[in-house]
Amino acid sequence: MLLVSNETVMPLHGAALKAELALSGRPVDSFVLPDGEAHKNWQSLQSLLEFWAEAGADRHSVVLAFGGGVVGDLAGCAAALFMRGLRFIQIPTTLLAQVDSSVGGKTGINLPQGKNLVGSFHQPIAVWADQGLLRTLPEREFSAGLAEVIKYGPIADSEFFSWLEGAMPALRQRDSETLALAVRRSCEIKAAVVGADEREGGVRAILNFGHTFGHALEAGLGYGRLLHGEAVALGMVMAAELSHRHLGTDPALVSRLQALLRVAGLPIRAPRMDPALFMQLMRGDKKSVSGMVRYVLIPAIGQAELVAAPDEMALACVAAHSE
Ligand SMILES: NC(=O)c1ccc[n+]([C@@H]2O[C@H](COP(=O)([O-])OP(=O)(O)OC[C@H]3O[C@@H](n4cnc5c(N)ncnc54)[C@H](O)[C@@H]3O)[C@@H](O)[C@H]2O)c1
Ligand SMILES: O=C(O)C(=O)C[C@@H](O)[C@H](O)[C@H](O)COP(=O)(O)O
Ligand SMILES: [Zn+2]
Repeated sequence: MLLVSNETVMPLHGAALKAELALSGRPVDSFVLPDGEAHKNWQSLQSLLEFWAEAGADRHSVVLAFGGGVVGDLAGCAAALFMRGLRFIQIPTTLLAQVDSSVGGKTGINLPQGKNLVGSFHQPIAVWADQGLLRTLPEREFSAGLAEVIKYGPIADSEFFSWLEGAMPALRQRDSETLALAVRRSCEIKAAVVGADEREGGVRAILNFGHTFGHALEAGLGYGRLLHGEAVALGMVMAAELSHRHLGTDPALVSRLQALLRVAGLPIRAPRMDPALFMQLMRGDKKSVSGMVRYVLIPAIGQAELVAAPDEMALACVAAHSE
């Protein structure tokens, strides 16, 4: 078995996992990555692949991705590439990974030019999400995970959105029943969307709500300055604003979203970024067609569509929600 984790998760939870794995009697080769989004890159991918080659991994090896979305995306990408594809299991240890990144088979690394520009669709054979692992997750990271939970309301389930408005204080307290409900509903929605369109030929793009703006913020400000969930929170506010200005969506979407994000401990005003750089990064988004940027917009809470919008209008929405 090929265990992949990072320098933060391993000391906290590695011994417990290794004790479980020892019961199988199979040898475990562990690779420990440095922590952080800045390491979701070529160098880490290369080191991991070469480590497996040195360790004598073969096509029967199974990869275990034990960590947050960075470990999951990178280990999944390496699993897709090594010997043209190894089986892999996701063991997500952050809220974000349990509600989003461990499900659906998107794997990849970042380039300086943009987020997740290299990667592959490679489904895990299993996802093992133990909410007990979240006990050690820092507050800021927990809130970042809540951004992706909140995302599922506007795109697919207005009742879930209303439920979250009431449940957010208990969720932030990590009340186990409330947390289990939020993780379950998030995974149900994601699995249904991915089940309908695994390779993002159409409807899967709705899972990208807030990401056209959010990914531009992550890359433009430098990977790691904003957490992915924080960038998505800011991106959702901008996309909600664009929904209002471009589609005439009820402005209550913007105010309700902002209020919920604030209670979830998330930012709602972005650091300022050069508009030309912002537009250039958004043009490089994977949903763009011939340089035309397409955004996931919300005509009404619970519905989403992929829509092109004028650059000036998109940048005005950025400016309206930046410092
Ligand atoms: N593949 C997908 O569908 C998908 C979906 C959403 C996000 N993503 C990607 O996921 C990444 C973000 O994932 P993330 O938010 O999990 O970030 P992350 O992987 O960087 O983890 C966040 C932090 O929490 C630490 N950590 C992890 N588990 C812990 C635990 N149990 N206790 C204490 N600390 C712990 C990590 O070491 C890290 O410092 C981004 O790269 C994003 O692009 C991918
Ligand atoms: O699973 C998906 O599809 C998503 O879009 C989920 C997103 O939360 C996630 O951040 C994903 O990695 C973004 O995908 P990308 O194709 O825009 O890189
Ligand atoms: Zn995301």
